[in-house]
Amino acid sequence: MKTFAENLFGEDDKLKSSVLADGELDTRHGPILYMEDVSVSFDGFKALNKLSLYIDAGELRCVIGPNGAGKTTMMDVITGKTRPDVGSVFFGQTIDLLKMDEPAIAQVGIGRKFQKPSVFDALTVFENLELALKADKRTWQTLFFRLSGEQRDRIGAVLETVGLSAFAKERAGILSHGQKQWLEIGMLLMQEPKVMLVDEPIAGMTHQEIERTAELLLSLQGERSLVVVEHDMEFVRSIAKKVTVLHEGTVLTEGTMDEVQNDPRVIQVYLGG
Ligand SMILES: Nc1ncnc2c1ncn2[C@@H]1O[C@H](COP(=O)(O)OP(=O)(O)OP(=O)(O)O)[C@@H](O)[C@H]1O
Repeated sequence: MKTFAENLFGEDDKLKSSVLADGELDTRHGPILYMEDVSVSFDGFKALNKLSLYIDAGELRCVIGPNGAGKTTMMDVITGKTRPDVGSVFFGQTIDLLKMDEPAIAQVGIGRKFQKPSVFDALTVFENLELALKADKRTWQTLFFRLSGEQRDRIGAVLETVGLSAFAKERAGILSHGQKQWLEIGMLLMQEPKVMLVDEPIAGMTHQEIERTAELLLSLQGERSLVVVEHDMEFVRSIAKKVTVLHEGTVLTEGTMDEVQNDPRVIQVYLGG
């Protein structure tokens, strides 16, 4: 039988060796995700300009920056949606993400939560999570496959994590906007990503939902890494240890929220002063 790495990477020895024997990612000597000197041009315009970013295992990183700074393009490059002109993007020390397509990158452990929730309204909350199970790709073909006890437990644990246990049997269509966002985060968690990219998680949420989302994201760090792109500075302050400020496709500065907010370059970029 083929190993996990062989299924993912075929016969490529270099890629195979990047996943340790027990399926763990090799992050022993550095960050879990990094991009170096990445540039992306659209019709000559540099959306990313020698961008370098290093994300540690277990950290929750917030990425901010004015409109057009390159935040979305950065996530598109990590997830394989956009190919850079130059630069490198690695998962762990040895998995070269630029050699993989979007589905392979998702499968290797990088999950992305888009701004707009895309849950299945007609299915129950439980069924949405069931669909997201990565254990068996055929799950997508039939909703009525038999779940193992272990899989049920996993769904139960995710329901608890995202605070939707009481809604398990309800159709997702009746959920509030915030609850749908949490369900989608839950669907991502079913795939057990090692890195989660989260795009503007609180857009359109009530104050209470925002607080709950901060708690949820904070609870997810450690076991996995999160990269959160968000415009709401108050929210960023409530969750961030380290903030990266992007501007014109490159890192303007990094530090604590206090450090970056007091950086004259950041003030100038945001206020245009
Ligand atoms: N497919 C594309 N074709 C042409 N230009 C693009 C494309 N995608 C992005 N751009 C441009 O690249 C720049 C960076 O865009 P990007 O969406 O990454 O910024 P952002 O920081 O996510 O902005 P926002 O906060 O508004 O979402 C922008 O000037 C944008 O217009």
